[in-house]
Amino acid sequence: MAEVERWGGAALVAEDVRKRYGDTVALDGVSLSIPAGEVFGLVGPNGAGKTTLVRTLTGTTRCEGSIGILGSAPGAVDAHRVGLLPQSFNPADRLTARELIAYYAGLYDEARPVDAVLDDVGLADDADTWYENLSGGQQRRACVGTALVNDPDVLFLDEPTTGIDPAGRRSLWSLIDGLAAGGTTVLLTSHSMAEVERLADRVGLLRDGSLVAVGSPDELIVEHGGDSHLLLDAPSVDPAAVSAALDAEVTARDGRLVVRNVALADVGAIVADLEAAGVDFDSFTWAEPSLEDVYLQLTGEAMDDGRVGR
Ligand SMILES: Nc1ncnc2c1ncn2[C@@H]1O[C@H](COP(=O)(O)OP(=O)(O)OP(=O)(O)O)[C@@H](O)[C@H]1O
Repeated sequence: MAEVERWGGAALVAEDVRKRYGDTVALDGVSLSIPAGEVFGLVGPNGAGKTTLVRTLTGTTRCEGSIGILGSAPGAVDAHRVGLLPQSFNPADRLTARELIAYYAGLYDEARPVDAVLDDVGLADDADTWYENLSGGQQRRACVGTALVNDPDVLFLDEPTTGIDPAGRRSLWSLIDGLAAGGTTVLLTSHSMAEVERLADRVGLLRDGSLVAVGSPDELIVEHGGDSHLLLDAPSVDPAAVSAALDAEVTARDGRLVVRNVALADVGAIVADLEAAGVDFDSFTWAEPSLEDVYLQLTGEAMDDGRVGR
């Protein structure tokens, strides 16, 4: 109980967590507190330390600093109360989806009915298919199912939707919504900002082993997302030409040009200016800043494409 009080009743706490692999600093003093029932999204570039943080929080790797999970140290917490979907998870190929879920259910004194778990992850119709014959997305869903068998109070999902098609992803999102509504604390890592923006109550952005921002998606967007902007599909156009035509800051991103700081009311005039300047674009989209803009801003990846402007 002393531990619960020490951590203020939070479901997950990290205090100054540090982890090195040889000369590599994977976590450089991460502190975090996640209340019960929160969906917390952990994002960051490859190698930022997300999986390492999940591993330290679940006690699957040692670290410096303190970890609290449901009021206990990771090694002392009741395993029935924790679910983990690791990023890399390769079950035996010659188990059916049903056998795989049943195997994991058998590890606990009390587990959910196997059919209910198969239903949750959308595999009821493929329950008797060998794991090796499931599609990549179905395999990942089966893996998600293994983390749900014990009806955990805290659920770690390390890139759960990788390889899952849009419909399957949406059904997993609904599943996560339902778990959170039932009080499950979820820590989710993802490279999909749309997914995190959709699911997470709060988001933590890791960069080089440090949490550089934590807040709700809305808070982060207001603080770091920048202004609304116009996206131009103009594959053959030099950003400098657009910048000169509009006297505006223009960035190239994912094959499109981003004109920063454009109010919706100004879109018509800007399009007219582009046409007058002979800028050849296929289509345009006006967009409010999103979590993706926050990510690009805070990771510095927005600068990779080269920025031109005022
Ligand atoms: N077992 C290990 N041995 C040595 N170095 C490791 C090990 N695991 C992770 N690292 C290193 O620690 C750093 C953080 O890795 P980690 O896997 O936590 O990043 P990540 O944010 O999860 O990346 P990704 O988005 O690619 O999954 C990287 O530099 C990685 O190479």
